[in-house]
Amino acid sequence: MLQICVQKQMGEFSLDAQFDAPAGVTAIFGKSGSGKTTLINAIAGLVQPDAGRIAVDDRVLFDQSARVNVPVAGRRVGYVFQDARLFPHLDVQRNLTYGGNHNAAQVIDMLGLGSLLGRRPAGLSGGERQRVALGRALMCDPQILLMDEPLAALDAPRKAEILPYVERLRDRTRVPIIYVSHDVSEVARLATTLVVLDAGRVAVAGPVGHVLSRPEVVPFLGTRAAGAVIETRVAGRLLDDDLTELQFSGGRLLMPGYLGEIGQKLRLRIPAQDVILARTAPTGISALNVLPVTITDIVPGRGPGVAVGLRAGDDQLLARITRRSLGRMELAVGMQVFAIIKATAVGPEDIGS
Ligand SMILES: Nc1ncnc2c1ncn2[C@@H]1O[C@H](COP(=O)(O)OP(=O)(O)OP(=O)(O)O)[C@@H](O)[C@H]1O
Repeated sequence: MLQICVQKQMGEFSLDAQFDAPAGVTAIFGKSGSGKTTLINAIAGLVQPDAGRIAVDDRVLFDQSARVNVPVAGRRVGYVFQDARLFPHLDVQRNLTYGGNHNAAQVIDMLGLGSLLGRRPAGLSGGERQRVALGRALMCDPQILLMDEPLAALDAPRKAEILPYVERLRDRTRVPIIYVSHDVSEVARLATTLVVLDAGRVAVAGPVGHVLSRPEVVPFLGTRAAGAVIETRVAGRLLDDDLTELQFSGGRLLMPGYLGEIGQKLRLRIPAQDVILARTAPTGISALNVLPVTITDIVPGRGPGVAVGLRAGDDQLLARITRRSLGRMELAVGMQVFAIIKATAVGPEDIGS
C-alpha cells in the first residue's frame, strides 16, 4: 500500500492531494494542468513537497515533519514515460538490464520480450519500445511503478497490442502502479483504484467501478468519457449470430464477436451516452440488451444533459439523457425503468480482463 499526502505550491498552482494506492493500478485522471505530473514527480522524489508524507508499506520516502526525504536513487521507483527513452546504441537485452536484472526471466516472459532481445530500439514498433521500457523499470526491482501516460503516443492498434501486457503486469505483481492517463477507456480497463484530480485537489477517489458509475463524476470526466464499469463473466456464445453472452449481477448482456472462454471474467465499460431509458419494457426494437433497473440518482449537468445513476442487481450503471426527456418521462429516484444498451455501443477498447 502506497500512502500519499502531498502539498506543494508551484507558482500560482497549489497541489494538495491525499489518497491511498493499494496493490494494482491506481489511475490518476484529470484535465491538463490538474497536477498529475507534479504528483507523480513528488512520489519519485523529483519534486520536493512543501509538506506531507509519502510511504510505501512501512518505508517512509518523505515526511516533512520528521525531516525524512529519501533521495530519488534510494526510493526504488520505476518510472515509465510517454516516450520509451531507451538507449539507441544498446540492444533490447542491454537496455533491459541497464539498471538491474531482478526476475529477468519472468519479466521477459510476462512482457513477451524474448524474441526482441537482440534488436536495437530503432527497429522496434512504438508498442514494443514501451514494453521494453516497462521491462527495464521492472528489472530494477521497484517498490512502486510510476507510469505517466505510457500509451499516449501510440496509435489504437499499438495500444490494443500492449494493454493485455499491462493487465498481466497488474495481475501478477504486488507492486503498486500509479498510472496517469487522459483516456477513460484505458482507465476503465486497467485501474483498480481511480483518483480524479481537479485543480490540484482530489475530487473523488475509490475503486474504479464505484467512481466511474457515480453521476456526480460526469463533469470531471466529460460527458463523452462518462460511463459505468461492471465486472461480467462469459456465459455463452451465440455462434450463428457471432455474439457473446455476458452475465453480471443485473442480468445478461449480448455483445458482438468472440470475447473469451466460458467462465472468463471480463470488465466492461458501458458509455453513459449509449444507455437509453424506457418506462416500460420496449418491444419491436433492434437493441439486444434491455435490463430492468432502479433509478438511484439524478444529477443535472451544466448544459442540456442529466446524468442518471441506475442500480442493476448489485451493480451501478449510468445513463446520460437530456433534461427534456427527464421531464417528459417524469423520471424520479426510486423508479423502476428499463435500460436499453445497443450491443455495438461497447467497443473493443472498452473490454478488458
Ligand atoms: N516549475 C513550475 N513552476 C510553476 N508552475 C508550475 C511548475 N511546474 C508545473 N507548474 C504548474 O502546475 C500545474 C500542474 O502541472 P502538471 O504538469 O502537474 O499538470 P498535469 O495534470 O500533469 O498536466 P498535463 O496533463 O498537461 O501533463 C500547471 O498549471 C503548471 O503550469
